[in-house]
Formats: sequence, structure tokens, C-alpha cells
Amino acid sequence: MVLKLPLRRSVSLSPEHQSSASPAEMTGPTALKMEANILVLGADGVGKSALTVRFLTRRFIGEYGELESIYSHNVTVDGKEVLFNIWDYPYCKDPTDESCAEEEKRIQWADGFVLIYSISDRASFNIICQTIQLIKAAKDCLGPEKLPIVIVGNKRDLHHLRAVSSEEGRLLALSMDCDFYEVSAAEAYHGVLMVFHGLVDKIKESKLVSKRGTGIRGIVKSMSAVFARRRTDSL
Ligand SMILES: Nc1nc2c(ncn2[C@@H]2O[C@H](COP(=O)(O)OP(=O)(O)OP(=O)(O)O)[C@@H](O)[C@H]2O)c(=O)[nH]1
Repeated sequence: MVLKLPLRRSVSLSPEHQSSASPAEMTGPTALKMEANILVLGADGVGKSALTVRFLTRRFIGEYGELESIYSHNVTVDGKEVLFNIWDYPYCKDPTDESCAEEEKRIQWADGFVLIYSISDRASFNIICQTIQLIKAAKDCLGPEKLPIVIVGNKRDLHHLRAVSSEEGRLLALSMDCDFYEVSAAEAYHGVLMVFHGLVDKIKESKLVSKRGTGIRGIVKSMSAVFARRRTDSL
């Protein structure tokens, strides 16, 4: 069965869209809505569509066919409405492939990242680390700054086929300074909900930190201007 989602939408990667789609708590009387662009990445078949559809519709339908991979939907998080733009995208195996050339733009577009592997597929786990490096490089964030990234081990229900232990997932997340969840999109909604709500919190935090950073830079700049003026006045 192929689910027809009423919430599909095409999102352009043009610069105008990038700026309007960044997470903004718009001020003023008109709106107080936050918008979050989320890129869901992972190897083929790990459950990117299943996880996304589970979050947005609470349903698991088994097969996802050729669904378009961008969804926009309003969800209430902690009593506030958030517009989620969620894009699920397969791991780029061949960097010469045309769609891979857009990878950097997709990363720039995103405010937060959900990196999925399947606990029954070690190869899908092995690519998580390099995907994080790719994101950090594209976001020009190779230092200690924390990017809103969550690592998700999906298909937890397949414990008899487990190829990656929970401990390995947790350790990877710890070493990469990311959050970690193990879920089953097939079996439960709550874990999936936690993933996206947790990510929204991270996105909010990172926005606050960058705002604060700008604030401090602004204060330093204006203080230097004052002192420079005093020095010239006293000459
Ligand atoms: N047992 C189990 N199967 C799952 C789970 N999540 C997804 N699947 C199955 O895994 C298969 C792939 O799921 P998709 O959501 O299409 O995976 P995807 O990562 O979007 O796949 P691509 O679009 O091919 O990259 C489907 O048969 C799903 O039913 C899960 O939590 N447990």
C-alpha cells in the first residue's frame, strides 16, 4: 500500500527560501511560530520514511513506495506550534552522482539532522560517522560548537537480528556530541516523538547560543568604539 500524504510539499533550495525557512520565532503581533527544517539521512531501507511518517501521522504502514520525500506539517511542541519541514534523503553512495552534488545545499538548508541506522544492519551504522563529518564540514563547524544532530538506531523490534549494540550507538553519539535514541518506528510512536521533540529543543538551543554570540560580539564592538572615541577625544 502506498500512503497518500496530504502534507507533501516541494521545497526549493534557492537562497531566498533558505533564509525564510530558517527556524525563526517570529516576533510581532502576527506570528509566534517556529519553523524547523529537518534533514533525515541514512542508508537505504533503514526506515527514514517510516520514522517520518510515524511522527507526522502516528501511523506505520509498512511500505512507503515512491513517496516524495519532503513533508511540511504543523505540530504542537510544548504548547507551541512548530512548522516542521522534513526531508528524508538516502545516503549518497556515489559522490559523482548528480543528486549528491546537491548534498551540501541540502545540509545548508537544514537546521537540524536525524541520522538513522538500522540496528540489524552494521553497514548502515558504519556510515553515520562520516555523515556527521560531512555535515560539520558543510556547516563550517569543525570546532567544538554543537550542531543539532540526533543519531537514531531504528528497528529495535528486530532484536533477534541485532548487529549493532545499544552501547555502540550510545558511545558513537557521545564521541560525536550528539543525542542518541533507539526506537522502533514499526512498534511505537512515543520514541519517535521524543526524537523530533528532542531535536527541536536542540535547534532552539543552538539558535539561542548563536544569538548570544552575536550579542557578545556586538557588545565588544560597541565598547571598543566608545574607548576608541575617548582615546581620540583625549588627544
Ligand atoms: N521491523 C521493522 N521494520 C521497519 C521499521 N521501520 C521501517 N521498517 C521497514 O523497513 C523497510 C524500509 O523502510 P523505509 O521507511 O522505506 O526506509 P527508507 O530508509 O526510507 O528507505 P529508502 O527510501 O529506500 O532509502 C520497510 O519495509 C519498512 O516497513 C522498524 O522499526 N521495524
